[in-house]
Amino acid sequence: MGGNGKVFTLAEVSAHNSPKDCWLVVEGRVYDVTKFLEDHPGGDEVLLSATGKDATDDFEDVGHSSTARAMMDEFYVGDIDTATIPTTVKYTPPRQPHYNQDKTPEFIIKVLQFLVPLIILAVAVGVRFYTKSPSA
Ligand code: HEM
Repeated sequence: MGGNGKVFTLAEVSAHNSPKDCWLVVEGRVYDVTKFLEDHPGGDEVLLSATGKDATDDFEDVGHSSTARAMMDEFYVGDIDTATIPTTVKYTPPRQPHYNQDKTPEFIIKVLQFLVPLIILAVAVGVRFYTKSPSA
């Protein structure tokens, strides 16, 4: 147990991102899981990679049991100043233009893959037709 009503910024929490000092943010609360790293059934690497951000989604995605949730109290050190957490809305836009930019050339390449053989065939037939007719 702990906490004592302390409120941390994400920058403060992010400083604790090593195997010797590891803090996590889950559902608005800050947890010091340093002593739990070795015992975490999901391994220490997932916990370390969940530092420096709001790890709520990662935590929820695993579908942790009520036993796991009950254990969290032991590691609770305070709350996060939610204003310092970037919202997911801010994360989404940069990904979408990148995704679309990739799609456009892909589409053009597919059209060209279909058209180029047809053009070559048409030219070959044209040349054949042109070179054959004077000799006939
Ligand atoms: C204080 C925070 C955490 C505690 C106390 C905790 C505790 C546990 C416990 C007890 C389990 C065993 C399965 C269960 O009872 O649900 C588990 C599994 C697991 N946890 Fe956590 N966990 C925490 C945070 C996280 C975070 C932030 C992540 C993801 C980045 C994570 C990823 C996993 C994974 C991948 C498993 C393995 C699931 C499986 O093999 O089926 N955990 N955790």
